[in-house]
Amino acid sequence: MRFPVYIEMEEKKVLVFGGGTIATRRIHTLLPFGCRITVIAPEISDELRKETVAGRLIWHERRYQEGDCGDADLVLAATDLRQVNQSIYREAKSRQIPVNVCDCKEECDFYFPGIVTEGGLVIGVTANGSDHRLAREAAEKIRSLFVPKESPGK
Ligand SMILES: C[C@@]1(CC(=O)O)C2=NC(=C\c3[nH]c(c(CCC(=O)O)c3CC(=O)O)Cc3[nH]c(c(CC(=O)O)c3CCC(=O)O)/C=C3\N/C(=C\2)[C@@H](CCC(=O)O)[C@]3(C)CC(=O)O)/[C@H]1CCC(=O)O
Ligand SMILES: NC(=O)c1ccc[n+]([C@@H]2O[C@H](COP(=O)([O-])OP(=O)(O)OC[C@H]3O[C@@H](n4cnc5c(N)ncnc54)[C@H](O)[C@@H]3O)[C@@H](O)[C@H]2O)c1
Repeated sequence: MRFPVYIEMEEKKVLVFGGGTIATRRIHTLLPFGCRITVIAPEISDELRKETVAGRLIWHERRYQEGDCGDADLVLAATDLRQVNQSIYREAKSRQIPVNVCDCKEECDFYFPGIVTEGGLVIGVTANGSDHRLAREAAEKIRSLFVPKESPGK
């Protein structure tokens, strides 16, 4: 079972490989926490292009190369290629940088939780890697608890 740890993300260097569906979802989750995000990918989603134009992240338009992990504080491997994700995993491990690998839970130093931020609370939900749908549904149920009640007379 994994233990939830709430770490300071302000000014941390987060390096994301891949700019597709999963990277986009995770970057949107991370941005409000104040970290500095760099994306390395030959292609990125339109949403990430907007964040790049707005100066909220840096994009290097190319494929992963050995040595990229450099001085990152946290690495997310989110490409759609197993071999590439595994190479990123190996490099991050050799540099002792905590790494998340989106297509292989065994290679994750940390899991990405479903996150709910409401009313001063930060709630992270995990199913310990055993049921991604359950984690998503639980996070949605928790979010629904915070939907403002309709004011009387409406
Ligand atoms: C919580 C959430 C956060 C987020 O991603 O933001 C999250 N997965 C979510 C959804 C989701 N993920 C997948 C589906 C399709 C399922 C289906 O179709 O059956 C759906 C459902 C959907 O998208 O609806 C596929 C999938 N996921 C992983 C693998 C690889 C593997 O298991 O080895 C594969 C197979 C890939 C493939 O087949 O190639 C791995 C992981 N996914 C995790 C987190 C980590 C802990 C999970 C846990 O707590 O159990 C973990 C272990 C590691 C990590 O990546 O951190 C987010 C919901 C949040 C929200 O919506 O609020
Ligand atoms: N953990 C999860 O919650 C979860 C959920 C669904 C899928 N997945 C897994 O995530 C992986 C990615 O899914 P997706 O939907 O984001 O894919 P996608 O096709 O939308 O995006 C892939 C991204 O990887 C980039 N890329 C390809 N080769 C690269 C390289 N050599 N270096 C850097 N970037 C490179 C592409 O340019 C693109 O931006 C899938 O393989 C799937 O197995 C994980």
